[in-house]
Amino acid sequence: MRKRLKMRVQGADGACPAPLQGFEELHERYKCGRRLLERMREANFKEPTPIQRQAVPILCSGSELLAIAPTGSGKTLAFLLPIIMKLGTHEEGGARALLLAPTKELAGQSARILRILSRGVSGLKSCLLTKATAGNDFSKVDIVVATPMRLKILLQHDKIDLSKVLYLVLDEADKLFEMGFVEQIDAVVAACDNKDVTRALFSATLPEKVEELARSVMARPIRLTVGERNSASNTISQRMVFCGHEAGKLLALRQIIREGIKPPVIIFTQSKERAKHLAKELTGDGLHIGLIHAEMSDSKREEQVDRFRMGETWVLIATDLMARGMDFVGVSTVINFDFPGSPTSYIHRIGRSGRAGRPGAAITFFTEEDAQRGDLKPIANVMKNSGCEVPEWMLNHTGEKGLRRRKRKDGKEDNPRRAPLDMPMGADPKVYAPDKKKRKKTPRKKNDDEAMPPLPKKWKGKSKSKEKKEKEKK
Ligand SMILES: Nc1ncnc2c1ncn2[C@@H]1O[C@H](COP(=O)(O)OP(=O)(O)OP(=O)(O)O)[C@@H](O)[C@H]1O
Repeated sequence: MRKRLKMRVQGADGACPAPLQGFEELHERYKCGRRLLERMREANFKEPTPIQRQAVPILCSGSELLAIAPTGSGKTLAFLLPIIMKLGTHEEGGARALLLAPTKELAGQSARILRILSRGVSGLKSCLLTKATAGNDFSKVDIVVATPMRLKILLQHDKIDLSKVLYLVLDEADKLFEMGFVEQIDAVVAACDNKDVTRALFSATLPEKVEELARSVMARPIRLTVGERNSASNTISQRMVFCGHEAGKLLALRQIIREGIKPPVIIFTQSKERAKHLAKELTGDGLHIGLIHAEMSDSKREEQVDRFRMGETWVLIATDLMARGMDFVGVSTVINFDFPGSPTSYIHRIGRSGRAGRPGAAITFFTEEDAQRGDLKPIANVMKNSGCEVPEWMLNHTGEKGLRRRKRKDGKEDNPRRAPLDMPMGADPKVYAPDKKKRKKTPRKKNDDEAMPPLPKKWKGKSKSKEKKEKEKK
C-alpha cells in the first residue's frame, strides 16, 4: 500500500506499524470508540487519506513522527485522531496534549475541528489560547491549542503546567522553526518534560536545514513522507501570467475577472499596504471583497475569516498570514498578485485551493523585475515537478547580476520594492517606488503574536512554583 500511495517511511528500524485499511480498523487495533467513528462518518471522513493511514498508527504506537504530506491532504485529522483516541476521557490535573500553530487563525481552525470531533464523544475539554482565555485555569483542560509566543509568555509567568503533556504536535513545523520562533519553541519543548511525551511535527514543506533543527527536539522520530518532498499538490493547475510591470497587474487581474472566475478566490499580496491598496482598487468592481492582514484586530481577522467561510465575501485579499494551513472549502483559484518570496511560500499559498483531492487553480503574476531578480526559476521548478508545463527558458532563467534578490541574514524572505498599484502605465517605477530608506517606520512588534495582554490582576499574586516552594519549606 505504501508504494501505491507514494508513502515513504524512514528511521523506523523495521518497526513501523502497518498502514490503516480503513477507519473501522481503528476500533479493532486501538479500541477507538464507536461514537468517534460515527462522528467521523457524519463529518464525511469515510476513507483515510494516505497521511492518515500511516501517521495515525505511528502516533498510536507512541513513536515520534516527522510527517511531510502535500497541502490539503488531511494532516489535521492525522494528528487529532490519535490524541482524541489516546486521551480517552476528561481528566483534571493539567493539559495532556498541546497543539502549536504559527498563526492565530490556524490555531483557531484546529481548535474548531477538535471541538467538532470530540463533542459528545469523549468529554475531552480543549482550550484555544487567546487574549480572552489566557487567564483560564489550564489544570481543567485536556488539550491546549496555541501559538508559540502567547504560550511562552504564560510559561514565563508560570501560569500553565505542561509536565503532563503526552502529545506535543507542531503543525506547520517548518514555519514554527523559522528564526524568530525558535526561542519560543525551545521553551515549550523544554516545558513538556513528561518522560512519556510523544512529539510530532507536520508540514507540507520541510527544507533540509529546518529538518535538522526540528530533529534536535525529537528522539529518533519516524520520518513519513507522502508524495514528493517540497512539492505542490498535484490537483492544482498552475500557470504564470506576464504583466510587464507593476502597472500591468491590475489590468491583468480585471481581465481574468472579466473572463469569468468562479468564487471563492484568494489573492495574495506581499504586504499589508499592498493588500489594503488592492482592496481599495477593487471595491466598486461589483465583487464581494474581503481583506485580511496582521495589522487588523483579532476580532476583525476572525470576522473576515468567517465571512469568507460562509460565502459572504467571494474574493479574499490576503498577505502570507493566510498562506499556511487555512482550509476554506472549494477555493477555486489562488492568484499570486505579488510573486511569492520562495518556493515554500508558493506551495503553501497555492495550497489553499485543490484541497481534499478537489481540483484547484493557481495563477501567478510576474513582471520584468521579478524575472530580473531571478525569482522565476525556483517556482518554475515546483510547477514542473507537479506535472505542469513550463517554458524551458523559465527553468533556466537565473536573473540578472546585481539585480538578484538578496538573502537576508536571518533566513527570512525579503520583500522587493514594488511600484504602487496605481502607477501610471509607462512611468518610471524608480520615481514611484517608495524609497526604503525614507519610508516612515511605524513601530512594529517582532511578530504578530507578541501582542500579549498585560497580566490580569488575579495573576499578580504568587506564581504556582513559588506556592509550591513555600509549601515544601513548611
Ligand atoms: N479522510 C478524509 N476524507 C475526506 N475529507 C477529508 C479527510 N481528511 C481530511 N479531509 C478534508 O480535507 C481538507 C484538508 O484537510 P487539512 O486541512 O487537514 O489539510 P492539511 O494537510 O493540513 O493542509 P495544509 O498543509 O494546507 O495545512 C479539509 O477540508 C478536511 O475536512
